Amino acid sequence: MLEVDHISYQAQGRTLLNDVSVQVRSGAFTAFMGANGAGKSTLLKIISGEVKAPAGTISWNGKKLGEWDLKELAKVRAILRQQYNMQMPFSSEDIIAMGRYPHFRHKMTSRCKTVIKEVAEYVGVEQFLKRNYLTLSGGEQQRVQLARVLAQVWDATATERLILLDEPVSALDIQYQHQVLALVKELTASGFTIVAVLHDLNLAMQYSDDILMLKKGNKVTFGTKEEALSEAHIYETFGVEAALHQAKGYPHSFITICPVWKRYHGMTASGLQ
Ligand SMILES: Nc1ncnc2c1ncn2[C@@H]1O[C@H](COP(=O)(O)OP(=O)(O)OP(=O)(O)O)[C@@H](O)[C@H]1O
Repeated sequence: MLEVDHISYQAQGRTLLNDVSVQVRSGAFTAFMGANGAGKSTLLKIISGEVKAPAGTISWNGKKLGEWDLKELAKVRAILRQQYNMQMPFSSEDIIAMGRYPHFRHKMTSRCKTVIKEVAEYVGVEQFLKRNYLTLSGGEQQRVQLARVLAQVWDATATERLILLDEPVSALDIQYQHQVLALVKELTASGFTIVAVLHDLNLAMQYSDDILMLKKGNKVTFGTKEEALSEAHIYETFGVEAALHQAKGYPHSFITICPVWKRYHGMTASGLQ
């Protein structure tokens, strides 16, 4: 289990996170949601250890972050950041190989080479392995980075693996948004614990298990996606009126946002149902 225990964080006199606690279930896909600037990336950076919170603790599988040997932690926990500013003309294979750095000393092992191939095939980027990473489209680069993340934790036992994804589908077209999230969801079936920052309410409803909603650094709610994505929580978190719709044959509901112009014409969100 990933435990976020009473995390608070300030920067430049502003409170970015205020006493946030959640217990992320192992083997679940948990989405962090909230408006721009709500504190989602900051919380993810604190969970990854990139940023140190002055108050509160983060524990993974019963051990506080500070107690982990960093090399061991790197073999079980990997992070996909929001942006990568690459300048060097590395091949995609080189980028994925970076995920294997915690696993070898001087020379890549044959196991590393096998893993690179496996994850590239798994994410569907094997055709880019020899390509200069800088020549890939934004979406292709994002998928190569996802393969790098998987390469890092590929050898860990199922229940040890924690993957943190900051907006993993932000640069992807609609087909790849679904492909990548379906793949991420599939990973949970083999024991991976996934925490991902997502913006799209319907993608979160379709693929995540649990959702943390943040507003201005405060927890609005944390629970199953059905509990979290209520019309009241969506209004409280984003300030927009939403309506939930059930579609025949689908296991989850769909969310539509009531556009402002409809309200001018006397139509409310529930009026759309
Ligand atoms: N080092 C810092 N100093 C001052 N303010 C910061 C710092 N880091 C982040 N912030 C501010 O903290 C707030 C939360 O940032 P964060 O990146 O966590 O938001 P977010 O919820 O991930 O937003 P987005 O959806 O736009 O990516 C933002 O207003 C940001 O400008």
